[in-house]
Amino acid sequence: MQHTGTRRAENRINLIPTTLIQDLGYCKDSSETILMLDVGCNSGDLTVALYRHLQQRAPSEDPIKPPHTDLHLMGIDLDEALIHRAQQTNPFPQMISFIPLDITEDSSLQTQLEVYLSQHARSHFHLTLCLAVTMWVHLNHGDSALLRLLSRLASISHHLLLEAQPWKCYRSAARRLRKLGRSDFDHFKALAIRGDVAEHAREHLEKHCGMVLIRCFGSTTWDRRLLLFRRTEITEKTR
Ligand SMILES: C[S@@+](CC[C@H](N)C(=O)[O-])C[C@H]1O[C@@H](n2cnc3c(N)ncnc32)[C@H](O)[C@@H]1O
Repeated sequence: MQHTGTRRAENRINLIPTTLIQDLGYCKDSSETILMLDVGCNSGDLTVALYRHLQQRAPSEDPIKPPHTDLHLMGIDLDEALIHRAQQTNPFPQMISFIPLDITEDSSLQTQLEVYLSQHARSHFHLTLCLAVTMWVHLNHGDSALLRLLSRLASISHHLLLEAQPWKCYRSAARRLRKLGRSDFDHFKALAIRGDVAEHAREHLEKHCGMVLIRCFGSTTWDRRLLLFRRTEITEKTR
């Protein structure tokens, strides 16, 4: 039987075109280094599946050349056990790195990301993924942390693929904890950002972070949308 996690991964990946990297205007030359970041990569299943997905060749492409020989991906998660598992099962250790990092952290996060980017002589990731992570940061750290997270993602990326959990997931998460006899998330009741969280995120990214929504990959059977944002200005300085 197929693992639920695998089905969930496939469900979302199938919404993303295999030609995404080229569609964004990268990889005109197949040897161009492309850098991706997956925030909240968990045990890496989705990360690896997506890496494979983006390496698939479009039927019209030259069958001899691999689409992106130099696609590098860094997966981060605050859970060290999950990262350990991801490292152990990583089928492409030369191309995918899994590192334990908290995206809400300041100094160590900054340092690790800078080191990774500078190893590839870049100042930004071409594409950052933040899939099903916003709710955890929002519930654990509050409204300002959610906005800080979005600003941070925007500041390190040229493109951002965002899947924000809908409000009903917040209620289920809080209910699950209550059933376990644990107190509610510290911030749940006090959150001012509620309802259509994806729309709040879009507004923040467009008004305050120099990003613009360019595509929406529809909603999955879990009623979530994958929103693709692009930095409005890509200058020599931000390359
Ligand atoms: C629901 S899972 C999503 C996993 C994967 N991105 C996906 O969409 O299938 C959320 C992940 O975010 C991670 N996470 C939560 N808060 C985080 C933070 N502050 N920094 C890094 N990862 C975080 C959790 O450990 C968990 O692995």
